[in-house]
Amino acid sequence: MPKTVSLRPRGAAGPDRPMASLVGLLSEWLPRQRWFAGRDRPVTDLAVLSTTELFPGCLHLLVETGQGGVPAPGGTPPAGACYQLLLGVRKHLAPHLDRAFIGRVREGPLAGAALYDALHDPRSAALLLERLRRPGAAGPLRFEADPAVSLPGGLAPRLLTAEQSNSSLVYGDAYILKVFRRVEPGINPDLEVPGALAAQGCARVPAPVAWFRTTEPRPATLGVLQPFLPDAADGWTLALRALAAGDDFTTQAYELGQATADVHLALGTAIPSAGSGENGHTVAAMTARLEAAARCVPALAPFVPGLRTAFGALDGHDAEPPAQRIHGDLHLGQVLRAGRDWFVIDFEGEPSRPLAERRSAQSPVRDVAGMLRSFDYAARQRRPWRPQWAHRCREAYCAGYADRAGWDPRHKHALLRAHETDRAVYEAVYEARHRPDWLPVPMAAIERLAVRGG
Ligand SMILES: Nc1ncnc2c1ncn2[C@@H]1O[C@H](COP(=O)(O)OP(=O)(O)O)[C@@H](O)[C@H]1O
Ligand SMILES: O=P(O)(O)O[C@H]1O[C@H](CO)[C@@H](O[C@H]2O[C@H](CO)[C@@H](O)[C@H](O)[C@H]2O)[C@H](O)[C@H]1O
Repeated sequence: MPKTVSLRPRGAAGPDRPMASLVGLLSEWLPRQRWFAGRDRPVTDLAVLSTTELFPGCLHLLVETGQGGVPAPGGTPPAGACYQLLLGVRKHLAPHLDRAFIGRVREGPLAGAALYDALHDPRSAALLLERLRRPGAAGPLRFEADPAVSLPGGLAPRLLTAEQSNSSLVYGDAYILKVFRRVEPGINPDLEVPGALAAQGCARVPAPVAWFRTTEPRPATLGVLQPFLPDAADGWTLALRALAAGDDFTTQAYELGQATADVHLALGTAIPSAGSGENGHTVAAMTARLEAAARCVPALAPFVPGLRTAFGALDGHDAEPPAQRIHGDLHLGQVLRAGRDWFVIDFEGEPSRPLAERRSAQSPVRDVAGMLRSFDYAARQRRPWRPQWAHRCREAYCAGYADRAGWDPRHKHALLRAHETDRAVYEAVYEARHRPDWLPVPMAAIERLAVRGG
């Protein structure tokens, strides 16, 4: 029976040594995980917020990490970030779980046991799906499902090995479960937005069929199960394949523009945001983001005056389309093509921004700019870089967008340039922090936008 468990021996008084042992292991392990946002600094504090025995041998933990010290360039993990962990506990670890090993617990009721990341364990992954198939509670956890969907049992799980901000399990090539790693209070937009779009009849997103959440310490979404598109390829893979083969990508780009506009139009009615327009797209907000980024990424500093001009040019120029809910982190890796259809996934927004900001109404131009930047990224993956390829994709994408949205992003030159600049600044911070080798990609765009104006 699932229950909330204590890792402290019964009747123990004084310092919580078993917990200290667990905390020590996790503090060392967390910064080595791809999905951990603060990998540039050691974990200096770790508090266990909740512990639930999900099934025998599998603990569900919410932990809060603190990181003292000075961040590396671009490293700005928020203080007190909360992470979700599923920990397997076994006396002996089978060789296939070696890469999931966290450490051996030294004291307390679990003394001597091997601790490991249970998402790597097919048995735990299968039991997690079983929990979702039978909605109910486990301590503070709530498992819920769309009553209209009947989930089959016995689907073989596999953990995706792609570079991800979260962890995803694919079940029998039929469903994919995203287990959120960093947890913030409130509904996660990756449940909220696809759910609202599906309810609206928008077929561009895989609709959530089951999910789980916690009620403590504060209500938050923990994971979402959606149909898996088995024959789909992501836009980034397809674009690189086209570039390598010397193939044109304009048909795909045009249809991607149409898909983006379809999602924007559906979102505008699915989640009305009248009166909640945020000002993240104002000159002041973009300039503040630029200045904060330049403090983290010294390479940006020489371009700050030129980029400020790009933002300043916004004032009194193009009329901004109404703010609404958007994707927030749209790029070629967030779109899947199955047959001739584009699907949009991962509505969490830019991972480093606070949830409230990611859920606020923003300019749809931001998404358009994100995808245009992505064509530039793809074109720079090969030498010599292919600016004409990116330019043709850009034209086709905007034409496709205009076909559905009724307005053409190319006609809003100053606006588009400001949003592309804002996005490239975000990318510079992202690359400095996660993939320093890639920093020259956004920096090339920043130089072009700052010096030559677009
Ligand atoms: N519904 C789906 N069908 C097929 N593949 C998917 C689906 N959802 C996600 N994926 C695959 O999983 C990868 C990671 O998903 P994503 O939502 O972007 O996770 P993260 O937020 O952790 O980066 C995607 O790049 C894609 O390859
Ligand atoms: O997919 P995520 O939500 O994890 O998004 C983050 O990582 C992306 C990289 O994986 C990053 O995207 C940047 O690199 C892409 C190529 O790898 C490129 O297509 C994008 O245009 C570029 O922004 C994204 O910014 C970040 O939020």
